[in-house]
Amino acid sequence: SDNTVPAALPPAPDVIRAASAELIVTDLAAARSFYVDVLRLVVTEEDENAIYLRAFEDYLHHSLVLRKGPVAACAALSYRVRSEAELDVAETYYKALGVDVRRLPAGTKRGIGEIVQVQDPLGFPIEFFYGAEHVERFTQRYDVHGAGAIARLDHFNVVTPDIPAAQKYYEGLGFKVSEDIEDDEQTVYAAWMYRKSTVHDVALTGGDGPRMHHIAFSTNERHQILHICDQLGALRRSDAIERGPGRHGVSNAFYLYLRDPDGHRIEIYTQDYYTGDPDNPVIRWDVHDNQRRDWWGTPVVPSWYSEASTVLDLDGHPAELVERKDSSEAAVTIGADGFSYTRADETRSDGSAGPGSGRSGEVQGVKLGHQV
Ligand SMILES: O=C1C=CC(S(=O)(=O)O)=CC1(O)O
Ligand SMILES: [Ca+2]
Ligand SMILES: [Fe+2]
Repeated sequence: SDNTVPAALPPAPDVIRAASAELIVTDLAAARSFYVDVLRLVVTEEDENAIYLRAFEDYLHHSLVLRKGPVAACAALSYRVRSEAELDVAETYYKALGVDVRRLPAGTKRGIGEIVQVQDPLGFPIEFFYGAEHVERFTQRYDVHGAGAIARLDHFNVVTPDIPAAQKYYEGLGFKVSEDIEDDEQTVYAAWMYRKSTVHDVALTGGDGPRMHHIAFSTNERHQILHICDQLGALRRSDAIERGPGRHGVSNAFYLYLRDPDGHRIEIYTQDYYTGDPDNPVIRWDVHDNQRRDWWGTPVVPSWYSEASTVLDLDGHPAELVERKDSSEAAVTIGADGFSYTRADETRSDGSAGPGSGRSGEVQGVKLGHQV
């Protein structure tokens, strides 16, 4: 089929928010121990092949499905649309884009109504749904929350080679950019885009893709994130902590990145900011600013840049990877941020004079990391 974007596309579906994800796990019991015993997500339903989980403020059937399978992968990223009628709009839109589009009857996925499933132009398995079974919302069930209570699913982060092209595709879906990371040669390394009024429903991370970088759940307060760290220490599972806790530059959220037993990355995230007004200002970060990914200048561990989950096509086969052609962020910042600059007006991490540094040669304002 002809994959060039036709001149006049039909209307795009009205996406409300990132709503749920489906992860293939190779050991369902080990995954259950991580997501239920440690993270205390609520089991809505489960059988020998799959577990349907939700966070405390979710009232739809689930926001995460763990499905047993031979190879760890991401099988679906699901967006909720504003009404059932938007499913026809989604089907027409994606057929016009010339990609694989399928319609799954209600109940194909437990607790969810009819689904339009696509392998989008970036190669990701995306689902659109509206209908879903309502279940008890545990917002004030403080008797079961525990100290690390996770409130809701917040966003997806996906790895894709061409950020401007991915941004254009998501703008076509009505998403807007809140922040991005670029350099003075106009290379774009990452972008954050939203439909709901927070920093993002989807983050685009430059790299070989399609791969799923992480699924993020949010807590309402920072102390819940700190409890999860302390709890993992007490369980002698500190190896599940990949990056953080810390304060993001982009999004200003307090964060923690965990790796589940299959290596899927889960972010726990809290307190980003409101983006709902039409003139919400876009924040653009310089790739050499080592406060962009961690506001305190803490280096980013190399695995955070290099590792991500395989995604499946609609037949369950690993999607073919496309190599990133633009420069890689980890490379241009000399390892993983330990040697970038902390003040824009001083010398760059590669020794070149930063804007207005007035100094050449000596590298000023660099927080010496030891990640290379
Ligand atoms: O959700 C996010 C918000 C900010 C960041 S960054 O590390 O601050 O760029 C990463 C992230 O995409 O996971
Ligand atoms: Ca660096
Ligand atoms: Fe994130």
